[in-house]
Amino acid sequence: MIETRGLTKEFRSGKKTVTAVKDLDLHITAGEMVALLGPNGAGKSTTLRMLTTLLAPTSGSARVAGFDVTSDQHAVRRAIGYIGQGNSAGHSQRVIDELVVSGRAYGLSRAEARTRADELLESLGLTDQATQKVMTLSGGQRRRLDIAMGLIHSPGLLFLDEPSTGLDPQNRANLQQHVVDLRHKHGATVVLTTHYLEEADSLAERIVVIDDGKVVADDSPAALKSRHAGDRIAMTFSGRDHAAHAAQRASAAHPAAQVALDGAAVDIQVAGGAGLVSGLVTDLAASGTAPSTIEVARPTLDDVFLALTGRSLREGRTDLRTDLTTDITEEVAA
Ligand SMILES: Nc1ncnc2c1ncn2[C@@H]1O[C@H](COP(=O)(O)OP(=O)(O)OP(=O)(O)O)[C@@H](O)[C@H]1O
Repeated sequence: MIETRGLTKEFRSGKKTVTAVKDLDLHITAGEMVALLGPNGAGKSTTLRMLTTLLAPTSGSARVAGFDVTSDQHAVRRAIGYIGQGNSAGHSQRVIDELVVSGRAYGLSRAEARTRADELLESLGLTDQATQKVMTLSGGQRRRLDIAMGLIHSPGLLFLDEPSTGLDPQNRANLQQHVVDLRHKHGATVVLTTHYLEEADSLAERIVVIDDGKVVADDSPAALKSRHAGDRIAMTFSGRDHAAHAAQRASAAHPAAQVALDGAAVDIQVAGGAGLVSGLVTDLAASGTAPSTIEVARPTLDDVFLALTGRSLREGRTDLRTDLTTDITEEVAA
């Protein structure tokens, strides 16, 4: 469905050259749900813009839905749906008209466009807004209209660029559910870019981690986590001395673990951490340094990114919630 070879994009301004995407080799088959994940400036949007023919590659090639993105742009555009930021720009149009006009632009007859628009409005929960003007829609409704517009011609391949940005958590969850449902109903291949680790984790079956224009990992969320990051055991103690003692004992007992000491807190990252907790607590209690609190969390995609690059995906971002999935939280008497 998507095949890129050595896909590269450089931006030049004066003497300076920024390589936004470097030698990207990507193979995505029909029906896959793939998330491109990476920090700001990693090259996600540039990749998507090349695949949707909005930007010409500097070198390399890409075929999308069987067509070359450089020599057959028109065919690519007809074959794909693209949901960028704020597609639904005809603010004074009614919702239904916006959709029908968009369908007509893709070559549907008026009747076909109307039928398809009604279907999409229903499946996206927008039937009640059909005759409202676009400008009166809420942010979440407008985003769903963006999705409907991207799907009006039933594309076999859908690109979503940061679909959740700007949505509140409830609308984000609704939108994600719609994307999953639509994909199952229409059997579309979906490629999305996101900053949201939880979105990539819950929606995508395959994550392509991009950093500095290059692919640094490509696998299912579960495989990435089990290969690149262990469980995390976070403990707090009544004082720094106890914490330092506990860090020392944990390192000695589990040489493969990564143990970090921060004041009265100790953070241990180790494969199979959940199974090690009771032994660890027994050992610490016996030596008079029982922890005050313990949390055990499964690894996150951020842990994967950290293990791969030494940096956090969250660096420089303030709008991301922690997405640690706490499996066990125990209060232990000090
Ligand atoms: N039109 C442009 N002119 C010059 N440099 C650009 C242009 N577009 C992108 N870049 C640069 O290319 C690099 C990749 O940008 P890109 O927007 O693809 O990253 P991204 O991963 O989508 O980031 P974000 O998550 O912030 O959207 C960045 O260094 C960016 O500054």
